[in-house]
Amino acid sequence: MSESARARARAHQDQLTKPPGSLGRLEAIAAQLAAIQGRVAVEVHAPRLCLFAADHGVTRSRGVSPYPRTVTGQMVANILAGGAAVNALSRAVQVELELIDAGVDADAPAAFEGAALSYVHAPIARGTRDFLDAPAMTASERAAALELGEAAAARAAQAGSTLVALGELGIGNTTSAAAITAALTGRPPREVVGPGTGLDAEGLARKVAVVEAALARHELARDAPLASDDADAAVRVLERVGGLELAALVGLCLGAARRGLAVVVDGFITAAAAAVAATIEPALLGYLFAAHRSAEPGHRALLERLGLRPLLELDMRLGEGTGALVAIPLIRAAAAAQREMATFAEAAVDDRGAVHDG
Ligand SMILES: O=C(O)c1ccc[n+]([C@@H]2O[C@H](COP(=O)([O-])O)[C@@H](O)[C@H]2O)c1
Ligand SMILES: Cc1cc2nc[nH]c2cc1C
Repeated sequence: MSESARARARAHQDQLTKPPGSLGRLEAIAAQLAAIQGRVAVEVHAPRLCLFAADHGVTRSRGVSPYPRTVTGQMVANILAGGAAVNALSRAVQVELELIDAGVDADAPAAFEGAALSYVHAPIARGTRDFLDAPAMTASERAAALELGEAAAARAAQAGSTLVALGELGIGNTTSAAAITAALTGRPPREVVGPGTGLDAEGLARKVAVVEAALARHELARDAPLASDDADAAVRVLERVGGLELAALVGLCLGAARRGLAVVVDGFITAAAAAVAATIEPALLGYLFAAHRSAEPGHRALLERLGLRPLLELDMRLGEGTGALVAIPLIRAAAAAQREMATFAEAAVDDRGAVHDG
């Protein structure tokens, strides 16, 4: 992070042909990009959505999702065919899409054609173990998943991307994200468990009980937040109650920030991954943008822990990176204004108003 580039961006913004501060939060976005990129002339080049998919052991018998786990693999096939929301939105906002199978419980899909995306088939396991019985993943599975995310960051940087967006797909992963949220924030499960894809009241009560039992089983129940830099504890939470797509997203966040790429967080599940990553490496915080606030209640607690204000509030709760996609045009617009606008001096516009205001 370059605090001097951030300060130069702020000073430059006040020279541009507009009343000071009149681009509102777009100015803060552009200043943050300046700090990330180390220059005032910021750009959003070749933005890429990295969408990790995986299955969850807790879906085998616990009744935590209204959908069967087979939907994860079926949706992977739908994305490969170009028919999911993420395909339509990535086309609409012109963002590259990379789909990575981090652990879906399905056979490798047949060769695909037509959809404009890249696909990486690298399942670490056929989903996690049921975290009511055992840790969701072994230490070596966790390490492999982090590495998968790291490799996605390396590919994005290699392709010239200056921004990556986080996406996920995995039936049952709101249960995992809720357990992570409770373990990191110290909030009781009943406050951070939500309906996910659409559980009814009875299902919701069952899901709260599952998260409570998982936290007790792994000795993760707490009534105070985890220290903001307790990396070992965050890794333990990830291993015990996380998911392979969540662990890969942690690796992506860390790898992207290390390479100086901006990171756009999508909904509840990606925010849980970002919160784990930021506890492992607090310097990540300066690289994060929160695209939106999902309807899932635990998302609010995570954004508070991360100190992030969402750009949008659209009552979305789909996942796949769809909320991140709709926010990318705002970030692009913020960069364009800072990079392309004329100054008062260049345009010979009288800036006395700015002098009085300043
Ligand atoms: O992004 C969100 O905030 C969000 C909220 C609710 C559900 N989802 C998506 O729905 C799936 C998980 O929901 P569930 O009910 O099976 O736990 C998973 O594929 C997520 O992408 C995503
Ligand atoms: C249909 C469907 C699409 C999804 N996309 C992300 N999570 C999802 C869950 C379901 C059930």
